[in-house]
Amino acid sequence: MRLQKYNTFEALLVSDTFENLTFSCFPLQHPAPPQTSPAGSPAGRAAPVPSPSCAAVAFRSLLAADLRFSRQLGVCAGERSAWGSARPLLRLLEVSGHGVPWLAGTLYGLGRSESPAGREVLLNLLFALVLDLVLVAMVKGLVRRRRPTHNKMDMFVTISVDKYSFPSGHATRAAMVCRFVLHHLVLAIPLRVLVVLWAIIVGISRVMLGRHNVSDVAFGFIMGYMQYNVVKYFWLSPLSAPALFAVWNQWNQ
Ligand SMILES: CC(C)=CCC/C(C)=C/CC/C(C)=C/CC/C(C)=C/COP(=O)(O)O
Repeated sequence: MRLQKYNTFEALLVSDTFENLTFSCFPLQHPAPPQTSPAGSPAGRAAPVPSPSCAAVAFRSLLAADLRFSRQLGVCAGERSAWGSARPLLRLLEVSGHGVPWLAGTLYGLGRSESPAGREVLLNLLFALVLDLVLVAMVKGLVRRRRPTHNKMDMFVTISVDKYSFPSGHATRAAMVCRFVLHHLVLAIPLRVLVVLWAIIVGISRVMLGRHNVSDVAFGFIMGYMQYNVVKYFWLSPLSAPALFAVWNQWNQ
């Protein structure tokens, strides 16, 4: 077995060929060859061969399609790629969805804000951004899916788990921030559309840059969308967290 060498996703892909999987999935159409007894097993009894379920076959096929499709979409993965000249623009988008500018901007805003309402929103945005970093790091560390092989690891400020790609941290942040901004900022409709477009383009650019597979970004969008529900549930306010706001007010006097 070669499985130890691979991470969770790759192990699922290399553990069998597609033909063998189809074979095991539909035994009536393709009768299985007789199994030989391995050394040490009772004579005459076939060794149990685990056959993957149809769900596992479907999952592996989807993952294989995901890898293939993502590679095709990675048109800005390098300067010499098909759309390599657009790479600097996409890297700018990468910075626009990165954790550091969002954290720095929120902290700066908190320091400058003079209205209690503004401070409350920014404090919750800070909570949301930190929560996002923690949750994404946990899932990345748990799943440990490697970034696509065509990715050039030249990303702006990363932490250790960022060698993994599932889910896309940019996609979670973009989706969560998008919902947050749409709920808490009064914006004209064109600006609201722009915020949604930004989130979508940040997600697509991750695949085009070769940083992610499509499934990393799709899951990232779903996860980021749901993270906003967590932020909403634990919304920090003078009523829900009086001690925090008392300390905050004292510190700012
Ligand atoms: C800016 C301030 C005040 C503090 C910074 C604290 C700090 C170092 C936070 C970590 C931010 C960071 C490195 C986030 C990671 C962003 C990143 C590279 C995500 C990966 O995204 P992905 O889409 O490629 O998964």
